[in-house]
Amino acid sequence: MPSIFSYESAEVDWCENNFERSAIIAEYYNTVNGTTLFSLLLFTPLSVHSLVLEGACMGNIFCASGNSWDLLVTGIFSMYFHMTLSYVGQLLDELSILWALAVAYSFWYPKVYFPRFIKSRKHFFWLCGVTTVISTLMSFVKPAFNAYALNCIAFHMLYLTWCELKKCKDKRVHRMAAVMVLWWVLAISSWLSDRWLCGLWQAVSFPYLHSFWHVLIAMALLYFCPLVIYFDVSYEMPSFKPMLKYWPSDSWPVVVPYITLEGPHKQC
Ligand SMILES: CCCCCCCC/C=C\CCCCCCCC(=O)N[C@@H](CO)[C@H](O)/C=C/CCCCCCCCCCCCC
Ligand SMILES: [Ca+2]
Ligand SMILES: [Zn+2]
Repeated sequence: MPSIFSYESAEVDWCENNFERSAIIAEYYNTVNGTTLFSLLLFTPLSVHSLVLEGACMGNIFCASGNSWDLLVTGIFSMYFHMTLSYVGQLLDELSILWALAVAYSFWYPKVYFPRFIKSRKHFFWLCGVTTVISTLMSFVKPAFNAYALNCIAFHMLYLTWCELKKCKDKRVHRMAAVMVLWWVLAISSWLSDRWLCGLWQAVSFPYLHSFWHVLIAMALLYFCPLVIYFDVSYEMPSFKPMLKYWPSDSWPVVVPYITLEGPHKQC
C-alpha cells in the first residue's frame, strides 16, 4: 500500500502529463507557472498597501495580514501538491484554501448578512470556527469532492458581491467587479475544462489548462480583495470614503487595484 506521502497517491491527477519535464516534479507547469504567479500577485502590492492601510486604522492588522499569509501558504501547499501529486499534498492544498476562506469570512463577512441567531462578530467567529473544523474532518471522507465544494463557496462570494453592488453607486467599483467576474469565469472554465475535457486537450497536445487556472484565479483574487476592503470600509468606517485606485495609473494596460481612504484625518 503506498504511503500518503508517495508520489501520485492523491485522488486527483490533473490533465498535464506527469514527469514529462522533470524527474522530481510530477506536473511541471502546474507547479512552477501557476504557483509562482499566484504567490507574487497576491503577496506584493495588494497586501502591502491596501491591507495595511485598512488594518492600521481598524485595529485588525493581524487578521488582514493573516489572510494574506494564508494565501501564501495556500500557494506553497499547492506547489507541493502538483510537485508530488501526493494524498497529503492534496489535503494540504484543499484544507489551506478552506481555512483561508474561513479567515476571510470571519473577519470580512458584513454584519448585515449575519444569520438572525448570530448577535455579534464573536458569535460569528465561533460559527465559522465550528463549521470549518467539521468541514475539515469531513474533507477526509472524499477528498476529490472537496475542490468542487470549495468552488461552490466562490458562488456565494459572487452573490454577496452582487448584493453589495446593488447598494453602490461608484462606477469604478462596478467596473472593477465586472473585470473580477471576467477573470473568475475564465478561471473556473479552465479548471472545469481540465477536469472534464482532458481527453480533448490531450488530443490537441495542450493539457495545461490547470496551470492557466492558477494564474486566472490569482487575477480574480487580485481584483476581489480590494473589493472586499472597499465594502468593509464602507460598513466599518462610515466617516471615511474608500477610493478605488490603480497602480501605477488608470491608463496602464496592466494595473494593480488598491484602496485609499478619503475623509477625516486618519486616527486609530
Ligand atoms: C482582504 C482580503 C480578503 C480576501 C478574501 C479572499 C479569500 C480567498 C481565500 C482563498 C482562495 C484561494 C484560492 C486559490 C486556490 C489555489 C490553489 C489551487 O488552485 N488548488 C487547486 C489544486 O491545485 C484546487 O483544485 C482548487 C480548488 C478550488 C478552490 C476554489 C476556491 C474559491 C476561491 C474563491 C475566490 C474568489 C474569487 C472571486 C470570485 C467571486
Ligand atoms: Ca497529471
Ligand atoms: Zn492546482
